[in-house]
Amino acid sequence: MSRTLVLVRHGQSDWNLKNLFTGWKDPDLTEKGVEEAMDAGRRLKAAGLTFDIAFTSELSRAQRTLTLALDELGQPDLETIRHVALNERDYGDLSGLNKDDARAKWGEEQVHIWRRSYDVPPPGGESLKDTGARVWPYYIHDILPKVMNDGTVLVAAHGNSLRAMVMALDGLTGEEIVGQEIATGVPIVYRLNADTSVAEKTVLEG
Ligand SMILES: O=C(O)[C@H](O)COP(=O)(O)O
Repeated sequence: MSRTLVLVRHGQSDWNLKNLFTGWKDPDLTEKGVEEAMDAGRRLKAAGLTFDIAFTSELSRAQRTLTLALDELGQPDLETIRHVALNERDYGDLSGLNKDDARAKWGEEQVHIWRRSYDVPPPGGESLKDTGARVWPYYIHDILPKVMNDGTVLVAAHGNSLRAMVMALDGLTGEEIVGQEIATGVPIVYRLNADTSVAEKTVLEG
């Protein structure tokens, strides 16, 4: 009986470092991001976890994080499924803009609403609710059955696709999710009950 699901956000990307809205753009990891990804693998190993399957997005920063973590873990050949449903929220017209420049132009509050609210989309992009509308069905139909089949499953994805998953797993409301941040390279381990509810949640912090 495993029923274990581990979520990990990709390590720091070039555009995280440059403070740019990224969304579906595809920058690589920075050196720090590579270290964070390897560190995630070491933390998973230290926790005694070995995986049956991994899921990731179609974006390089999540895929590379997964590869680096699996190398550290000693599971470089683990079966991996890549799917667009796990991509970062589409930041629309904000993609490529500097986050401080955006605050100067539209105001701190408006930018915070675009970045953290549940149902207000950035111009031309996806709200967290829109992101959830593709993440949740994928979780239910593709990821959860692997977990419930006594599996130990790793998901390497993005700040907002993982916020959508955490919202569902933790049963958070649209107001409660506003305060939730997902740290880069810090694995979140869920053990599920037989009814798919969460039995235990552990964050593998330093
Ligand atoms: O797409 C991005 O810019 C980041 O990956 C997440 O950005 P956020 O912290 O603004 O949600």
